[in-house]
Amino acid sequence: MKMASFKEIISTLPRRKGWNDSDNDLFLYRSFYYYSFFIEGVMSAQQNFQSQPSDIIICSASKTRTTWLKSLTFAIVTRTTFDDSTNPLLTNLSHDCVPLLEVDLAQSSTNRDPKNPLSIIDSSGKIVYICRDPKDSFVSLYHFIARRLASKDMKPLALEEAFELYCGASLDRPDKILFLKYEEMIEDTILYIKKIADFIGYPFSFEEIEKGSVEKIVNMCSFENLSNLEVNKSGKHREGTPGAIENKIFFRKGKVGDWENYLTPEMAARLDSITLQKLNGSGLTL
Ligand SMILES: Nc1ncnc2c1ncn2[C@@H]1O[C@H](COP(=O)(O)OS(=O)(=O)O)[C@@H](OP(=O)(O)O)[C@H]1O
Repeated sequence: MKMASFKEIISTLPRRKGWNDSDNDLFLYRSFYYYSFFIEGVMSAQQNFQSQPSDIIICSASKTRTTWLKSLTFAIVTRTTFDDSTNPLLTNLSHDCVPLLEVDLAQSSTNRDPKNPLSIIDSSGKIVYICRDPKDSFVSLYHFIARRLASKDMKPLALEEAFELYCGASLDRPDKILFLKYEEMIEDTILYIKKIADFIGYPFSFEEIEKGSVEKIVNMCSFENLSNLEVNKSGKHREGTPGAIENKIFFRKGKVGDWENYLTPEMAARLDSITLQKLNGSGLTL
């Protein structure tokens, strides 16, 4: 029997209006809404990815501080490979220092054996997952898309309309992972960097801690430092592709609680209620 192509499968999925420039619809695939330009890669990764015990998989929903977590994880793992002036984080967007699973697989640039895929959850690789108050994620995503559209002389939806669409889409979360909350991490970043390092198998030695290696990573990956690097002020991500985007759009305010400047108390209560509904039974709270 002929296997359906990814495009054929996508055409049968439930869809709803999105608010991006390049593709207006979001498609519901395994309890998560994606734009079609990501979904083929996601399907390919889910079907073909052969996880290795040494894998470290960074997972996040959009605008939950992925850029920060990628830079921290990369800095932890490479801390003995590079010195303060040679770290690739200083000349590349964090996203470009860490391979993107679905894109690599979609381009068949992986050397993994595709014949016997293993579930990532069942593998012995490490999964680090970050989440953030959805109210802040929404405000961050809204501005990310608005700035992206502005760079193409296009106008975003009104915030209220985008909010309606955001509330309509749901998020599912995996388990068996190091589950990080951005709001907790920012309170004690040193503690959380040590936790991530222990979890992914790159613990800091007593001497490293004494020498201030953890503080060095905090500073290198800080919003102030990364957003002021030349590459993040003038460089481009996925240059030369239809998804090209200015690196500076990944950096906006880097603050907790900016939602208060954009959402009414009613909007905040509504999103909190959706979040609590989604978290019900998971043991997680807002
Ligand atoms: N290094 C560092 N430290 C702290 N915060 C940072 C950092 N880099 C990016 N940001 C802020 O993260 C928000 C973007 O979220 P993501 O990185 O998850 O975006 S993406 O999904 O990867 O596109 C977005 O948050 P807002 O400022 O609230 O919009 C960015 O400003």
